[in-house]
Amino acid sequence: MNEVLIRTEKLNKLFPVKGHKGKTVKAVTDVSLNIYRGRTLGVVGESGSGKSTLGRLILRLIEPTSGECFYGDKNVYSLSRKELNLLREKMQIVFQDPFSSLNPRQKIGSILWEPLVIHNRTSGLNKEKVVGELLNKVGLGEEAANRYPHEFSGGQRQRIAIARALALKPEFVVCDEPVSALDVSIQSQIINLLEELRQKENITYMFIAHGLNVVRHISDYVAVMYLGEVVEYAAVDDLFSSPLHPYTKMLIGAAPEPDPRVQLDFNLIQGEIPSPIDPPPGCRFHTRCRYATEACRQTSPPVKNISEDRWVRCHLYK
Ligand SMILES: Nc1ncnc2c1ncn2[C@@H]1O[C@H](COP(=O)(O)OP(=O)(O)OP(=O)(O)O)[C@@H](O)[C@H]1O
Repeated sequence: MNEVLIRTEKLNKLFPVKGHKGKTVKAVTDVSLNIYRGRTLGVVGESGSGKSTLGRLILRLIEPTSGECFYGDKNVYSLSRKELNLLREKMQIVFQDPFSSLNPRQKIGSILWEPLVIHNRTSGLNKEKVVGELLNKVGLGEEAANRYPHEFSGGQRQRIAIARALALKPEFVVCDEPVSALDVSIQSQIINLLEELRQKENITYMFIAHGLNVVRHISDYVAVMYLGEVVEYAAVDDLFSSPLHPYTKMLIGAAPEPDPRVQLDFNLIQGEIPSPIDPPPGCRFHTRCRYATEACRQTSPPVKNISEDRWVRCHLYK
């Protein structure tokens, strides 16, 4: 039985456009979804589709324009500062670039100990022991504690960033393209590590990536984003075996290792992603969809529930 850990309700985020009074970037539009405890939600979409903004909204690193986010029974946006600080211990983020996310002047030991200092959680703990355990968890030796970030490879630095995210024993971790900056040969090692940690520590992930092939092996559910909207949400196997939205089909077709069970339609790929400042009226995808009808050009498709935990925003799906 799936337990809902995080639930968003009609989340919206508009960013003002500098130098253009009244204009906004529609970064996230009406996103309502569930993230289940101990499971991984993969979030995919092209650059600028709003994936990172959605992750940052859930962590309340930025404030929403409207909408709600619940963590268990707590409304994330109505917490006091103190309650938010407590929640922040449970929610962490791992960024794409391990080169810039680690302070080059800090030894690894201090980098890993710092979150506990910031949250006042050091009492009764031995720094060396805690740091050593964190390093072991991510497959690095304890001797790493006395070295600096530049002494490590990209993959090792991402392991260090993951260890830092684990320092406060989080329940939920946003992995924001954690392997995109790494060599392909290293990517699967990091994905395997994250998967192993999820199983051992019962962590819940939101795993952000551009392409479906990256999230496929780690996700239980996938949300496909296009121009700020989640256009399809499904369990990972359902998404690959019977994608419903033309954009999902396009992404599966663009993946280097397409699923042989899926009827590919490469002709679906047409045009550039429009600007999120002036998204197309009606269905935001209609300008690139060769199946678009008059209804698609005029009205925004409502969410159609296919079954529990499966829905699509597309007029074509009856
Ligand atoms: N702080 C900000 N101020 C203004 N616009 C922003 C800000 N943050 C994001 N945006 C815009 O919001 C839109 C969504 O950005 P976001 O980074 O969430 O997309 P993404 O899908 O994560 O993209 P990428 O894969 O390139 O990281 C983009 O058009 C981006 O330029």
